[in-house]
Amino acid sequence: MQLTGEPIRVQPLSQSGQTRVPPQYIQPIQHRPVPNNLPDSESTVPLINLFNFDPKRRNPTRESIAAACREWGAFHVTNHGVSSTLLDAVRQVGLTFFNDCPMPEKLRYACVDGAAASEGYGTKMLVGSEQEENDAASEVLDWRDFFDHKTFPLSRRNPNKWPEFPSDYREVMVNYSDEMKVLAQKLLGLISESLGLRRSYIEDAVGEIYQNITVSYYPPCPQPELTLGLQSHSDIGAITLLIQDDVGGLQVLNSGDKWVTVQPLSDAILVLLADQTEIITNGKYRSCVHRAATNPDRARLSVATFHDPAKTVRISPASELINESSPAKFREVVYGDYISSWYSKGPGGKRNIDALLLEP
Ligand SMILES: O=C(O)CCC(=O)C(=O)O
Ligand SMILES: [Fe+2]
Repeated sequence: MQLTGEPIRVQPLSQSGQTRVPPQYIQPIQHRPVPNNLPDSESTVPLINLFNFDPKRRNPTRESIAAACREWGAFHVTNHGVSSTLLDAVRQVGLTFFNDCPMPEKLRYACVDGAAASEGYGTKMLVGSEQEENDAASEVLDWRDFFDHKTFPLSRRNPNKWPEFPSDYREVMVNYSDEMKVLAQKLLGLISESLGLRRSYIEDAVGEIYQNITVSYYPPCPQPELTLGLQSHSDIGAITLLIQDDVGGLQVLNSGDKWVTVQPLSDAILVLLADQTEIITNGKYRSCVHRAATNPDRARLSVATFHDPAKTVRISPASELINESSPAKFREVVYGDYISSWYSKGPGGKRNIDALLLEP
């Protein structure tokens, strides 16, 4: 739902030079970001060097992955096999589209108003009556514009729906999508093995991978202390691979109560476990709750690549991880129902997955 008949995007709002944000963007006090310092070495997501993942050194890598998944639900990977040239190219085409493409051209790709997960150029539009009225945070708008791409299975991929400006946008996005899928499969294999499951376990449970890529653009915000670029949430699918520029603003929730800024690392890729992985691992690994803060000086760009099941797939805890001392924590869910609940209730922290707990 939009606020008026005209398409609203945050970027022109930011460029209008207003010193105060419109009230729809002001977060309730308990959700406002406290000014945060750069992470110290003890409180930042772990970094895992996949170069070490040769057959002889597999165990230490698996152990670091297990610890990162248990403690953070998130970790950076380096030596992941994706060239820094491609990572830079994706950031560059994204930034060029948002910074330099004229608005009428951008609006040729506008998302369908109010449609769930529609592809294209948009901003947060689901407000008010479409979400639960008691969740004040969900009704507040994010200080973010985005471009969403449907990229896998190939039957969903239609680059003609993506920007033609800059001219290499579509080609770069196709290459990036292909490489992210390969990396996601490799990581799901490592994550499965780190729990003693066969390498293909999580991928088999997820089935054919549905991949979406969202380029998020957070314009400078005159009142960063009152706003969020993206409200607190965990991603709903299986695994998200995220890159960001050097501006910084992504924060992950650690130990349930501490927001920690994720240091921007230009060559590393951030791995975020999402809700279906938490269900499959019977809660041994948690999905990562995260949000994006804004800043007054520089626009920020991130590219998130989501890997999800098909809507018809039933997701449940792995029977190998269930026994008397570790009973099933979640009931089975059809992924499409999980998505519907997300869109009707809003992200609301971890509320959607909590609804599946067998003993809340
Ligand atoms: O901009 C970011 O760093 C976070 C993006 C994100 O969490 C998402 O698109 O789900
Ligand atoms: Fe996210």
